[in-house]
Amino acid sequence: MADQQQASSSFKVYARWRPLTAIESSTAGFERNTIESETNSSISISSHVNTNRTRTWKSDASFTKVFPETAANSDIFAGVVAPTVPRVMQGATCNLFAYGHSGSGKTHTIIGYNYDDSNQLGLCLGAARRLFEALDQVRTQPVEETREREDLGVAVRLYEVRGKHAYDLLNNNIECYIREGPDGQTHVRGQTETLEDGKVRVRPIVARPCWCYEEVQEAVRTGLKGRTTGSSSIHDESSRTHAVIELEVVTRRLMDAREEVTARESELVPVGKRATDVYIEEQSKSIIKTPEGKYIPNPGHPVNQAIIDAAEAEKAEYENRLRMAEDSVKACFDSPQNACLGGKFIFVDLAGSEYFDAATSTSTSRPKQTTQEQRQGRQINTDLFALKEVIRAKASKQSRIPFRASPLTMILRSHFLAEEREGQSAMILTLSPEEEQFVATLNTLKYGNLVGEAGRR
Ligand SMILES: Nc1ncnc2c1ncn2[C@@H]1O[C@H](COP(=O)(O)OP(=O)(O)OP(=O)(O)O)[C@@H](O)[C@H]1O
Repeated sequence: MADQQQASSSFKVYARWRPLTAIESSTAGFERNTIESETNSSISISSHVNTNRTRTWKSDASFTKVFPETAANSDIFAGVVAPTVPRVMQGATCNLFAYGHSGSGKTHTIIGYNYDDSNQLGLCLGAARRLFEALDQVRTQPVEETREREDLGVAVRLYEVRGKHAYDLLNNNIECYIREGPDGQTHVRGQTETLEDGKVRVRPIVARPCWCYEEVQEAVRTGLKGRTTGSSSIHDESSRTHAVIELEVVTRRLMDAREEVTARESELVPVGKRATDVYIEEQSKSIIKTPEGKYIPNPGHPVNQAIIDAAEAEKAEYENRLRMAEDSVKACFDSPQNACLGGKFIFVDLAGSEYFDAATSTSTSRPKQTTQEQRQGRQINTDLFALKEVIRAKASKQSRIPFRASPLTMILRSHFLAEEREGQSAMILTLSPEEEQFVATLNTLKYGNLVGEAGRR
């Protein structure tokens, strides 16, 4: 029965209490209880600090599991991520969000601060390590005689979403534009570069191929050095952006084929532009304005259709080259031995939700925020609201999902849609038991409660 209920749940919500930090541990934190039912758990919290009466709140049975403050990252990995590895090894997409207020433990959970202690490894690195173990098993399977054994690895994309842009942490933090293309897909691309040979390249977010776990660790470690930090309402070093870490199962052949697509696109841009320019030039030369202000065909310069056709033919040839490169990418997925190809983990370390309730908090240690940081805080809240709405709309099977409501949800669109094919999405609420943060924790729980309820529809 429990399994049936959980299987029908499209979006799982977990909760994780963090321990009180050394500075906070002079108090016991507010009262908190987990009530386990047959299928899910609910949480109740109560506090009497800063109010004349005890304030109590109890959630619905919305949480798939509640992890106590004694749980290590390895426990969270075993309960949340490990069960989804087989899905990713079948080519599915699994999304995992960490949601909570600033300082509640999102970065600790998703990325981790200690890369050397395997119990404290963040979930994304734990997932990478487990993926390589699974890939090792695939490597030992026999292959058809006619096929070569392919190099299997994990491509890492690492970027942060700040305001209306993404910043590629594996490509010198370059600013990338988030746009919806004519194909209805979201494209995240860097600025246009003009290469020496006149080709024009617009790079997508860099996917760094890694052929062993240590290379993933190095990529994440290096990329995160460029992450933006600032002064949040809770602590100084908190992240002010959403960090997205994608791990995709790839082969060398797939990576080469994708590079080829980028190269063919670069060639096509100037050729396509030339064809358009030739057409416009011919059309404009072929029409003249009379003294009466009328436009008539220019008898001295009829449209030179041959020039237009030649430019169009050249464009068609380059379009064909691009199509062939795209077909090579598709062909990589054809091998039955590569069922794992394209399987993805998407980890999102959301920026602090900044639900700071000045009316009920007496915090005096709060660092002062600059105007820019306050503006960032508002944008973060907009993103988080949009994300909640997408999760609700998706879980309740609405026909229109409001992906366009924020840059964050635009970026996540393809991952949410891919997740519908045998994948899984989940959220971990990170919760602080500290009295001062009661209202912030309450708001996180209310949000998770809504999402958890919607996810069970
Ligand atoms: N479960 C935990 N066990 C031990 N320490 C933790 C845990 N969760 C968080 N911490 C510690 O609490 C502090 C704040 O955590 P963290 O930086 O992960 O918060 P955050 O939610 O990512 O904040 P922000 O959104 O502002 O970046 C860190 O020093 C972290 O090591």
